[in-house]
Amino acid sequence: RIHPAEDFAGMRKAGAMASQILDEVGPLVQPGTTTGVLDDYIRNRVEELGATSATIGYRGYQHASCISVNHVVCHGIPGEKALQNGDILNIDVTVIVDGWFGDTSRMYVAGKPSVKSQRLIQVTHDSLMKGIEVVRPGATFGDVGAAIQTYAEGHRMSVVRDFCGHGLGRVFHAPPNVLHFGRAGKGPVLEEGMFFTIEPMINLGRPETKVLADDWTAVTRDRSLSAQFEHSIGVTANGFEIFTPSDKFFPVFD
Ligand SMILES: CCc1ccsc1-c1ccc(O)c(O)c1
Ligand SMILES: [Mn+2]
Ligand SMILES: [Mn+2]
Ligand SMILES: [Mn+2]
Repeated sequence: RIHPAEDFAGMRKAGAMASQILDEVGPLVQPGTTTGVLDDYIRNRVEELGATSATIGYRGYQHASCISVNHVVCHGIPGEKALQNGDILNIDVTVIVDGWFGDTSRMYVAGKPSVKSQRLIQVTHDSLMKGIEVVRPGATFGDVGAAIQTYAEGHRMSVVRDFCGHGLGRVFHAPPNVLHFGRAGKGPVLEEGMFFTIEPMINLGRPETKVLADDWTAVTRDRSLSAQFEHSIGVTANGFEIFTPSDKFFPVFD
């Protein structure tokens, strides 16, 4: 879909709320806390803020967030498992505000990260930003994918191919599929008024994934660590707007 200028305001509000919730849950991420407790907090905040969770009831999913720990690539189900010191985790939240969808995720660390996990998180964050920086009318989705892939593989990490970003707006998922790898100049052309997510998953080891028996949880086949960051983006006349901004988006390691 190509959106008129006035649609940006609705995306801005939904995106800001999703980001705010991820800002607020940060202090709760501690060794000993369970991912279910984090999800309960997020569910309550969505309600308090007068928004709707996009994930509760979506394709039978029953939680307000996906929480993907260590070698879980994405779609981790919140539960009774307590976080351990050094665990890295992605928390992914999508909210609906006045019909508009805000979809964002970022990495957190319980306690102290290892040097390797710190590097993985930094490279994953920076690969998302490299992809966003090429967004402008006339660029292609292959440019976006190539920017992410070149950066991540240049740091000897791998790009997950089995899951991609997506169009969004007044729906959760719409075309195009936004690939996190590709060839510059290839793929659909970006146009002003397009809204989509970019949500690269980067592995320390091989790119291959598999889904567990719960039919949701995706893990690395080689059990290597995996990280992900996601923003909702709009294409503007001369570039992009990040609808899910935050000054706390990247975990600061003291
Ligand atoms: C629980 C949400 C869900 C269910 C099937 S795919 C999916 C999902 C999770 C995170 C996302 O960013 C997304 O776009 C979709
Ligand atoms: Mn998401
Ligand atoms: Mn998404
Ligand atoms: Mn992970």
